[in-house]
Amino acid sequence: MKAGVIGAGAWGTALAQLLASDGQDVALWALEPDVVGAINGVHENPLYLPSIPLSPSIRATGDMADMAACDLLLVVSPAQHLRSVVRQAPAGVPLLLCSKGIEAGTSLLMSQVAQQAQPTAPIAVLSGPTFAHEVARGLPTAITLACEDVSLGQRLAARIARPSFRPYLSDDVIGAEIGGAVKNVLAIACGVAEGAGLGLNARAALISRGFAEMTRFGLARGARAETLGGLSGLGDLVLTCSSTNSRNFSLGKGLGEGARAADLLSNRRTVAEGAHTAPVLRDAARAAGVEMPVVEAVCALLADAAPLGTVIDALLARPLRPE
Ligand SMILES: NC(=O)C1=CN([C@@H]2O[C@H](COP(=O)(O)OP(=O)(O)OC[C@H]3O[C@@H](n4cnc5c(N)ncnc54)[C@H](O)[C@@H]3O)[C@@H](O)[C@H]2O)C=CC1
Ligand SMILES: O=C(CO)COP(=O)(O)O
Repeated sequence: MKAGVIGAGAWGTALAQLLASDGQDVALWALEPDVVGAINGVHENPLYLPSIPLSPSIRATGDMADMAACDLLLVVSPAQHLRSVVRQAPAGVPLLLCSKGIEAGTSLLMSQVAQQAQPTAPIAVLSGPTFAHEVARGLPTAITLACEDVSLGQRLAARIARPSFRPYLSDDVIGAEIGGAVKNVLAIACGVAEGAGLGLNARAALISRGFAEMTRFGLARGARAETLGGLSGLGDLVLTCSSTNSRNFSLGKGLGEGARAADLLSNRRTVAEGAHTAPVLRDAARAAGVEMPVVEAVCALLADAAPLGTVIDALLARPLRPE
């Protein structure tokens, strides 16, 4: 039996490369026939992970029926497509969910969506500070693997661990998912600060106060504080808020430089999950009575609802309060 990866964007391709790094066969389902052709033909994914030679043990397919030969499936589609791809997956196979986001329309986390789409599949979540191109190059990386079934979590961790890739176990699935979803929105805010030239003090303030928002929201949804302070929360927040390697940070940088969100988002091939998560998160937070002013500010900019200067001034003019 072999592992399979569903979704051949940057992260799915990098995870397939990681799994194949010890020579084992890996099946990789890709949406685009061009991607299937390039991976099988020249062992590259020029569309989503250019300049990385891929292992010949990775076999790409566009036919989901081929994934029935796998005894573990990593699901790596954009969050808003997770329901439709999981529905097509073979039934009953353990699913390791690697997407970061909250589903629009339902406010459900990815594990809850997957449970609805494949009720018999055991489910775990993989989330943390992991730029795809670094993992694909074998650079040292640590990540949270969360699973309510501790013994399944241990087996999955052993299955995906590699000399430079260390999964840390948790049974707090909701906490791991909330960290990964919320940090994408906060990365947009930090990108705005960069693009608008607000300085590094502003970035540090956004990371700290953003983390306070993540924690308030997470605790309200049943997450544990130590998960939010771990790799999948604070760890990923720091990574994504610090580099233009992040698509979310880059999107925010463009907004901070004065571009309109609609222009930045139109015709892009790669996903900036924070743009989809932000309004869903804002509405869920409001419904739960959780204050998230940084998330609200990002939503205002994404919706082009107020000029940048007004949004920044409003954040700074909030009433003084205890930390
Ligand atoms: N790129 C990274 O470094 C990391 C990404 N992630 C997460 O992994 C998930 C996937 O992101 P990437 O691999 O970076 O994607 P990407 O931005 O590199 O590629 C876009 C992906 O969306 C897929 N797609 C487009 N339309 C679709 C549809 N209608 N149905 C199904 N799939 C469709 C494409 O086939 C492609 O796989 C996201 O939730 C992201 O937050 C998590 C950790 C690291
Ligand atoms: O999730 C990521 C790193 O952990 C990738 O971040 P971006 O989606 O912002 O590029």
